[in-house]
Amino acid sequence: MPPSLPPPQGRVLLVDDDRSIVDSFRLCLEEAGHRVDAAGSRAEALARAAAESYDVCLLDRAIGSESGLDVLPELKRLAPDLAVIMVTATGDTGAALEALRAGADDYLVKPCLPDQLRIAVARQVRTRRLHSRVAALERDRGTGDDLLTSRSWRMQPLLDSARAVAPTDASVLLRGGSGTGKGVIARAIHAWSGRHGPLVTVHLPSLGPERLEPELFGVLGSLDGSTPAVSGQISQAQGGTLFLDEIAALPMALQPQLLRLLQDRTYTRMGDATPRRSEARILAATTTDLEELVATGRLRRDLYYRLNAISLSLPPLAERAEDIEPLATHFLRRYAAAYRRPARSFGNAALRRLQAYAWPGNVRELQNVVERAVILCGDERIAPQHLALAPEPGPVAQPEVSPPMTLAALERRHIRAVLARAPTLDAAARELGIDTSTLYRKRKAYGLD
Ligand SMILES: Nc1ncnc2c1ncn2[C@@H]1O[C@H](COP(=O)(O)OP(=O)(O)OP(=O)(O)O)[C@@H](O)[C@H]1O
Repeated sequence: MPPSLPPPQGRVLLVDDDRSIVDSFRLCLEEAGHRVDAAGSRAEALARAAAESYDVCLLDRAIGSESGLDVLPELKRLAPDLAVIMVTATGDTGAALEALRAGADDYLVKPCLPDQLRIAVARQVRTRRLHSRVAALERDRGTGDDLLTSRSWRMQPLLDSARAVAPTDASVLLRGGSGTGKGVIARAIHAWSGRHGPLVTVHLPSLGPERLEPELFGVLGSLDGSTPAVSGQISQAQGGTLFLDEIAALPMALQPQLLRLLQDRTYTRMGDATPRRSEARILAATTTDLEELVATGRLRRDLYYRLNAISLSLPPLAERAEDIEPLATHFLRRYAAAYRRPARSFGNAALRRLQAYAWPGNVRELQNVVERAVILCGDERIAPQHLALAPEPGPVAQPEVSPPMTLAALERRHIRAVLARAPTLDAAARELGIDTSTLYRKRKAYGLD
């Protein structure tokens, strides 16, 4: 391995009842920078795997009178993402193959050279890190070029606070209307935190109350395989950030569990009694007035205080008008490059229209308006006619819609039609040019679910 690429450091569990093997493996792996725990029995191994999150387990073929092959499925049930390397004795290739068939990720034959051990462990740690990275990149696809500077006196202190809090473990509540950029700030805090794990975003309303507990906290699989193990998003966010979007949708029944996670950093999976430790940083976002939820008994006061300890409130776009032009220019460059369109700037009249508009949909609406303008504009300069904004006050032409109906009724009708033909909620959101979470909310508000 080239010296410029140090092997990734991981958390390793050694399962062996032979003290001398444990000591020599531990020494070798700790020298390579890994954090190592050891278990001398099946029960101890399972207890550790249930309570801590390891990257790799080196599992001996025989632990006292127990077979490593029997312990393997139990370990995988407790920790579905754990990489298991079966350690066998010379000449026991049958067991090694059996272990691979049973779900082991690799095997190692004793006695082995220190380098063999280090390489085998580093390979598994690296694979786990790559999986996390790929998952994080997939989640963040296309959003890596956010504009994280501001000319607005409302936004600058907010960005400064986000930078200051990012490297700590403190949980942060992001408040603000839809489309103001709470998700963008969550991504920024994660990126500035330097955490090696992924950013895992959970949009609570789209999971629904029944799916929330298993998806969030995970499930302990049953031994007969009838209930599959689910690692859960909290565990997926290990070493990274868990972003709970629309926290107001957390049912009362799950609120004590979230409080425990925030206070003690522990949680339990469904069907499991053993508390597990989480090293994920928690971010939450809300468009709802949480004080109102507390007052009406839908949010526990203690959880509210805990969530609100550090909160950042994103202003509506109309209240940070200095940012309209830089954001619009940012989106113009992005979409002109993506669609290979000629637009390079906004004409003065178009800029005036952007500045004067109220932006009820905030930055998301600005982004959509600029994307459309870039596509429609066949020229270098975007003009007012390329901007699909609500008309300015003045004499209004009779709408073509008949019978007369409100804008909301028209929107409801259009959303219903798109939902009826689109195969999935995501596809419908794409067609409507809005986020799935926004569509979810609108669908609910219009009683279309
Ligand atoms: N500073 C920014 N730079 C680039 N894009 C931005 C910025 N702020 C917001 N956006 C874009 O605007 C859209 C809305 O932002 P985001 O999803 O973060 O808002 P939100 O407040 O989380 O909305 P919601 O509450 O509806 O989920 C996204 O497509 C995002 O990429």
